[in-house]
Amino acid sequence: FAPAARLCPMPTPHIYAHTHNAHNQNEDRWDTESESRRQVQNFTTTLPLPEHAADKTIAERSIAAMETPRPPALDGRCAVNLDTHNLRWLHVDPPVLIVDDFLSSSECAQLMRLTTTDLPGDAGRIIKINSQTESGLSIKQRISTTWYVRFGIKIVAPLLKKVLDLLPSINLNNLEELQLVRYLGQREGFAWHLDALRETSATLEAGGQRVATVLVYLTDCEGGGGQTLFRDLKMNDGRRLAVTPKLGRALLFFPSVIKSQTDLGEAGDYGNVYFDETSSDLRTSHAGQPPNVAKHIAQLWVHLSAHTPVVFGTGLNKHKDAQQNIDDLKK
Ligand SMILES: O=C(O)CCC(=O)C(=O)O
Ligand SMILES: [Fe+2]
Repeated sequence: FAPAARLCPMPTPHIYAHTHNAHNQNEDRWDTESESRRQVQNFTTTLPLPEHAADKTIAERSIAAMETPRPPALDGRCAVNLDTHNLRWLHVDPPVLIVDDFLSSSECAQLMRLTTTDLPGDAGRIIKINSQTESGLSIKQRISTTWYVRFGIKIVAPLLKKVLDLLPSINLNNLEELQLVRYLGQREGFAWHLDALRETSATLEAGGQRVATVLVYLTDCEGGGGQTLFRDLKMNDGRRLAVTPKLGRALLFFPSVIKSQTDLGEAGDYGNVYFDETSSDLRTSHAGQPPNVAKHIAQLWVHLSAHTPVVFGTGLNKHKDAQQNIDDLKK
């Protein structure tokens, strides 16, 4: 990618903010079982109806795009290695792909271990936060626990390597800090949202806009629930696109579109070139359905250009710390 030279105004999607230590206070309010049932009901009934439910052309265009070697729907996105083993299209325009067995069960188990107390020697500091953005009586945004993991931890190297193999046009520097997310029970989930950043957050330091989202389910989500739902996208059978958690399965989609524009202007004029104009792909609104028991995911956002990791403090979590571990895997 060229550097994000100009970041343009775009529709303002939701981003979530992490509210520290808010979780326990709210736990108290949810003590009774009926209260927690009500939370779940609210969560489901406040989901807006699909906006494009009647748009048959989406399905038709998806099928047409699927038949070409390089689906036009991938234009303006970061490149995807379409030869990746087990890669499957769930939706073409906008592209939603899954890769089963992206991570092995031992790789998933090792990542899960980072969310328990006995950390490996090279783990250093892992930041655990209660990522709760809740308002009023219903889950309006996200209720979960998030662990931020440093790039230099050996355990994350297989995941990083596989993401780089899947997305050949990016490099390590494009990645935002790795997050491990746990939703515990039916009171935790993530309501409809867009992953793209607000214009004010898509700064040069941040690496500009988020151009790809990679989620890996770390367990089978025993007990059911916990699907990743796409509000406005349909499966072939007409039902809403829902991705079921499966151990090792990766989900890939693109929360924004990149448009480079050249405006030649009038004769005698210099004209204008706009680089890397991004906008949220509003069709990718999605949600994390509450699991019946527990759901664990690893989550990586890919930026348009080099992202400066800030969660651990400036300079305390460097992309290049992962490089040696990744190179070791190739030996
Ligand atoms: O939990 C899920 O299935 C979705 C998570 C998600 O959308 C996110 O972290 O941005
Ligand atoms: Fe998301």
